[in-house]
Amino acid sequence: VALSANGPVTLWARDTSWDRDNPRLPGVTLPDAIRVTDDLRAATQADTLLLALPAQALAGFLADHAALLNGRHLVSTAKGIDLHKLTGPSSLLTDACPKATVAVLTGPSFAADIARGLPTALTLACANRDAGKALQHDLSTPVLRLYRTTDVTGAELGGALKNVIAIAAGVVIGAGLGDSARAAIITRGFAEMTRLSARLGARPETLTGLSGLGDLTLTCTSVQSRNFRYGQALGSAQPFDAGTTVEGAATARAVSALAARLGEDMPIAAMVAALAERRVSVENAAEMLMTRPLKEE
Ligand SMILES: NC(=O)C1=CN([C@@H]2O[C@H](COP(=O)(O)OP(=O)(O)OC[C@H]3O[C@@H](n4cnc5c(N)ncnc54)[C@H](OP(=O)(O)O)[C@@H]3O)[C@@H](O)[C@H]2O)C=CC1
Ligand SMILES: O=C(CO)COP(=O)(O)O
Repeated sequence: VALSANGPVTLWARDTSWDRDNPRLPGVTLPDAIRVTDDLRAATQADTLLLALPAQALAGFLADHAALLNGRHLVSTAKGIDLHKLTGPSSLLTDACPKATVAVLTGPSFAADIARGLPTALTLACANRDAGKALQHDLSTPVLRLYRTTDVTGAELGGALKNVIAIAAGVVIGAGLGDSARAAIITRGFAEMTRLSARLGARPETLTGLSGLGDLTLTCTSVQSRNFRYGQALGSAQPFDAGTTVEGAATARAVSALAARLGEDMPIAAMVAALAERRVSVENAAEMLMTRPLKEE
């Protein structure tokens, strides 16, 4: 919707029976500049393709369709770590489409806000500096402001990891543990995010930018966030719609596996994985985090 301000856009989906009112974006009728199609071959004629799939669906989609995407500029919006390969979307894309230019679009941005034309700032990460500059130019609009980085690892890890911490923040609020505890979870969660990201080669300034701290702040403080709301439901023992995409649940498991492999301590991520799998109660999780050995900050 935002990019159609710059010119014609083709939107592909496997099911287009909703015509111009996609139930996944309620209240928004797609502008005429958007052509909706279920023909992937036609949609992949464009040079630049944005892949807006959930992280756990991306590998399967690529296994089926990589040939149509190879050689293009591929921009992933997915915020998660693949459970089986334990990598972010950029590696999945590079492995499946070695001739493509791969980029990641991430940062604090609720789809509903962007579609309403509200001002939003994002991070466009591309290892190829010139291609990144061209994409930054093509994908920015007067209300969608893209900052550029070559640190793809840092940008995609920030987006993936903040979802895990947002679930933890939601649990805290849902369980009535208070705003002070939420601030502690956000801060100690950010410490986990920066530790793991640095270990995987990310630059510290990427984590303190829009794609890290920026998105962490948004997602841990807004009930618009599905990850936060899922955490709230866990914390208050309420049901949660299984059809809603909650990237942080699978990513918490992926992060725990990755951290174990690297020998990194990620207690909040491990606790979110345990809570999502119902291996621990909220009361026990809080107690276990609070009674860990005392340490330096
Ligand atoms: N929503 C938001 O505010 C933001 C989301 N993101 C990230 O973008 C990614 C996508 O999120 P979002 O759009 O909200 O997720 P949704 O679950 O709302 O929508 C996902 C879309 O992907 C389609 N899809 C899922 N699996 C497949 C598949 N195997 N093949 C083809 N299409 C598939 C779905 O199709 P169908 O409808 O047919 O099921 C749907 O159109 C996530 O990683 C999310 O974290 C990033 C920034 C903001
Ligand atoms: O990534 C997002 C905002 O930047 C969307 O967050 P949720 O997936 O938690 O709704």
